[in-house]
This record gives sequence, structure tokens and C-alpha cells, in this order.
Amino acid sequence: MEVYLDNNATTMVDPKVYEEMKPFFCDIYGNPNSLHKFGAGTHPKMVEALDFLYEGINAADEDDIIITGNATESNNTVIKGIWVDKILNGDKNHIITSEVEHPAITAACKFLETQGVKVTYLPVNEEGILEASLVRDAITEETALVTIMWANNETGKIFPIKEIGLICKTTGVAFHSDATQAIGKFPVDVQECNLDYISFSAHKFHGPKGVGGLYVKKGSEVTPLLHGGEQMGGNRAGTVDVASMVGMGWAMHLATSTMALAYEKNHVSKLRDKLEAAILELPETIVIGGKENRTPNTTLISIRGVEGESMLWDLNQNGIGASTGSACASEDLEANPVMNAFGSDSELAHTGVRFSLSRFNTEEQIDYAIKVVQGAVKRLRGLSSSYAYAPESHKSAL
Ligand SMILES: Cc1ncc(COP(=O)(O)O)c(CN[C@@H](CS)C(=O)O)c1O
Repeated sequence: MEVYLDNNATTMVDPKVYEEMKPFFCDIYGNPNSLHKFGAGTHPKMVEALDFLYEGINAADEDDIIITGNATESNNTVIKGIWVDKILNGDKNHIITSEVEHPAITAACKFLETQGVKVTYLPVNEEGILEASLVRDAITEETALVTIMWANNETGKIFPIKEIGLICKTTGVAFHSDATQAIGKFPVDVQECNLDYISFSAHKFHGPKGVGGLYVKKGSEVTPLLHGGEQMGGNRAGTVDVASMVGMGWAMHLATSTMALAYEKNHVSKLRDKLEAAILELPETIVIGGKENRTPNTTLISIRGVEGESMLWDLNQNGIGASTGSACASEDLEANPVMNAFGSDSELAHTGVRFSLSRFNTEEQIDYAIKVVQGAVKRLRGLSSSYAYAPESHKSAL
């Protein structure tokens, strides 16, 4: 049996999304910017896709949604656009973010630091949550942008974006959230949260890889990252991947419907809870950050005495796909930075395994995964020269 449990890394394209994308390869293939019918033929479904995207995040008609290549590009567009507009050409020189952002935020901020920009990386508490009061205390007259992820890709922890949005609104600081792990998992409402920008990637909610979005509230426009043609009103040059844009719109529509979100909250979270509970029956296992305030599909579990990579190998041999943390760091055998941010000890930071489910997982798959995981833990602990069952040491290490 093959069981895919790494949906925070990427998801399968929903077959309905794939059907909607098909015509734009060999039938309706004109350039959307061409004036002839081959180009104009792409417009109706592109407009429909944009309508779905606006509806999915509750964007106002006057706001903008720029089609990008992925969330990484969207994150870079905001951070570097703010740098150009408010720091290089303005009187600001400070950005606030968190210690547990995705590298697409952290690396962009680190680059700005090499250019003389001050960046504050706010810590998370023992539950892996960033407290909104820390944002308020960090804001100064020089602050150009607050950028805080909506949900963490490794722990699933959901951050207080509505509270932070109110703080940014009252202090007049631009507010961005990396919503990559939020869309399709719980309601995302950019107006309710007073957001100026959000980033997202279609392949996180059963759309195609290589296409993403950047929401820009009216009046918060920033200098583009890419210059060239007049696509996206000059905000993102380059011929639009029509098939992927249509796919992303349909994926958003299917993932954010009331029924879909209810399914995530009820069915998917119950499968996650069943898998998690079975693993926690094993001694010296713990959910990193605890079970509260998480996306419904994610669990990051530390299994003392079992290296994350060894577990992944064992799972893979049995047809199960999971990860030790974010896929983009999976080649890096360093301790998991998110777990380090929690203050967990180094040994523990190497023992995290992330399981992230989707609406396409079944109870039969989870029952199979439970058997494989329990067997792998027993086998790997038996092979470990350093592991000896010590019931109290594990709990105190976090
Ligand atoms: C919060 C967050 N922000 C940005 C990205 C980047 O998405 P791209 O489509 O690759 O640009 C990701 C992708 N996180 C994957 C791959 S590293 C994970 O395994 O956790 C993310 O989770």
C-alpha cells in the first residue's frame, strides 16, 4: 500500500483541477496578451480563476491578486518591494518577523540585513506560538513591515494574525502574512485580519506546482520584483501560465468552500488525531508544541532514540511518504530550526517526524501507517546503541 502523508510539502493535483487545466495546452493555447481570438479565448477562464481567488481569501474588488510562480516569489516580492519603496527610498529601516518562518522569508530578510536593514526575529513561546504583544513591543518609527506566517509548515501552529493585524493597523505599519499553510485548512479572510499582503502557493491546496499568488490591498502596491511586459498590470512581468492559473483558481474554489473546510476540520483532523494517538502510545514520544491551535492535518512528533532520517527511510521502504520537517530543509542534516526555536535539546531536534494529511487520505491508509510506524520505532530503537528507555528524561527535554 502507498500512503502519502507529506501534504505540507506538496499535494496531489485534484483530478477536477486537472480536468479544468487540460484545454489550455492543446486547444486554448494563445497568449492572453494577444489581441486575436487565440489569445482572447483564454480570458473567460482566467477571469473565473481570479473570481475564485478573490472569493477564497475574501479580497475586496478594488484589491489586487498578482499571479506569481510560487509563495517564495510572492514573499520576496513583498519584502524586497518594501525595501525599495520604504527603506531605500523612504525613512524606514526595520522589518519584524518571527524565528520560525519559512526560508523564503528568513533568507530574504537575511539578505536585507547584508544591505544594512535592521530585522527583528521574534521568538515563539513553548507552544510554538508567536504572541501578538511581542509584535507591538517591537514596532518602532523605523518599522517598514511586519511579516508573520499564518500557520507554521512544520508544527501546524496557527499564529494570531487577526490580533497582529489590528496592531499593525493602529500603528500604521504594513502587514504581510505568508498564508501558504493556511489556505484550504481554515478560513482565510484578508479583510477581517487587516492584511496588506498575503502569499500562497497552489500546490499546497491540490493545485499545480509552479504557480502562486500575492494578494495586495488597494493602496499597498510595491515596486515589482520582475520588470518586463505589462502582464498583471506591470506588477509581474512574464507571460502568464494560463493552465496553472486556471488550476490554482479551481483548487482555491474546491479547497475553501464551506464543505471543504468542514471536511478538513472534522474528517482530516480525526485521521491525524488517530495516527498521533497511536504513536503517542509508544514510550518517550511527544507532540512538538502540543496539540492546541494547529492546522487540522499536521503533527510533528519527536520519537526519542529514533533519528528522523532513519524513520523516513523505514517508512519509505513500506510505501509511506512523510518528512522530518520542511522539504526544503530535508537535505540538511542539521537539527530542525523550528524545534530548536522551541528550546528543545539537540538530540530531540533530530528526532522530529512530520505527518501532514489531506482530504485524499483514508482511514484504511492511516491504519496501515500506524502499524508501519509502530513497527519501525520498535525496530530502530532496538538497533540503537544509545537508546535506553528512560521515561522521565524525554518529557523534561522540551
Ligand atoms: C510557510 C511556507 N512558506 C513558503 C513555502 C514555499 O513554497 P513554494 O511553493 O516552494 O515557493 C512553503 C513550502 N514549504 C514546504 C516546502 S519547503 C514544506 O515542506 O514545508 C511553506 O510551507
